Amino acid sequence: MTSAAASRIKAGIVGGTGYTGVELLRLLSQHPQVELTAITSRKEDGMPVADMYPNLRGRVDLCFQTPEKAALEDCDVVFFATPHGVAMSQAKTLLERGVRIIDLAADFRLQDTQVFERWYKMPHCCPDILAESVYGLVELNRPKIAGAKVVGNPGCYPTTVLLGLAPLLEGGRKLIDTSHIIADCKSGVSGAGRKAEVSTLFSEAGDNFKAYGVAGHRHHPEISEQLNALAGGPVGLTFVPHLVPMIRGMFSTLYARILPDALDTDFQALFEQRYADEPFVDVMPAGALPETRSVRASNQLRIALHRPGNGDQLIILVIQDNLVKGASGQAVQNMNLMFGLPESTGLTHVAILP
Ligand SMILES: NC(=O)C1=CN([C@@H]2O[C@H](COP(=O)(O)OP(=O)(O)OC[C@H]3O[C@@H](n4cnc5c(N)ncnc54)[C@H](OP(=O)(O)O)[C@@H]3O)[C@@H](O)[C@H]2O)C=CC1
Ligand SMILES: CC(=O)N[C@@H](CCC(=O)OP(=O)(O)O)C(=O)O
Repeated sequence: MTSAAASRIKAGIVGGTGYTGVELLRLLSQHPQVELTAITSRKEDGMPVADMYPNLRGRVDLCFQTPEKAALEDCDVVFFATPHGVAMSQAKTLLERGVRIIDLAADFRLQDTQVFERWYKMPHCCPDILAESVYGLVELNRPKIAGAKVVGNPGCYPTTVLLGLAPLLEGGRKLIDTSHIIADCKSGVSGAGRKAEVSTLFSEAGDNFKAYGVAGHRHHPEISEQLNALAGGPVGLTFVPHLVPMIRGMFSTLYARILPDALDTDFQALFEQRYADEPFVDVMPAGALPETRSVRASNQLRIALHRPGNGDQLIILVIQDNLVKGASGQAVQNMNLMFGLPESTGLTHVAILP
């Protein structure tokens, strides 16, 4: 092994056949500081990765292995691109071997274990590790992530809602009515994962547009926990997710009422200043109309502000690729921070248009 290879970060992926898993493979196989070391699948044990994903031919020469066979404990970092509950069941063993963990599911997102158990219908098996974990929204938690051993990568909807609202709530600002914010969010079908389900069949999700989870969605408590912390008190949120007939992409439209004393605020300047140094948050010119295809396969999240008739309604449009900034790209951004690399390493892909 060359010294360059020896110094590279050894990365493992649990759940390599799913949509976020293969997106991690795409990103990590192009990352100059990463050596892909182990990739798991319980169902495809022994299959070459490139047989399932021909876009990775010549880039990834590993085979899928069961989690039991894969050398996860020899990795520097393991990504869990698995259903909820898998990462927490393996966290202790890996941490004892000095392996850092980035979970793309929800095991390390909610700090309140009672809320976790209510929404995920399972007990939290390692509250001690949870207490030391960090919520992996880089733009809000950069210093803590840099020192973290376990990161809970945010959900896709929460990433758009939190980054769209943070500048309005941080630092005790009293700019909007925090008792009633609306998040009207739409996701492409890949947000539901690769597993077979009737609701994501082509003939169900194609040429169709529907709301779901209106009575309650597990991302609501995740968003609320973070919003309450940002605002230093309870924030009232109405959150309605929708499924739209596209494969990738997320579009969140956020509505907030501006407080009477804040009507003179230059919101465009506030957002531009807040995100001026953020490599992956683009504040578009005032009144711009973002399109999801402008972030397809890239780690960019774009925000555009609107204030119809210059009245008291602030409308914040936020777009991202749910599989990149909403999942695997954000996970790689977290890894870069945890290993002291420049945050954009391996993440500079530009979206494909049209
Ligand atoms: N899709 C998205 O846009 C986003 C997804 N997420 C979250 O990321 C995680 C992965 O999502 P996604 O890639 O869409 O899911 P998929 O259903 O597409 O893939 C799940 C993967 O996990 C493996 N797996 C399933 N059960 C287990 C288990 N018990 N132990 C080990 N491996 C298992 C599967 O392979 P096999 O069964 O062969 O082992 C498969 O590779 C989920 O928690 C999801 O909520 C987060 C943000 C966005
Ligand atoms: C379109 C679609 O079905 N999306 C998923 C959210 C994907 C995601 O980020 O969810 P996790 O919290 O599970 O990681 C859903 O609403 O369940």
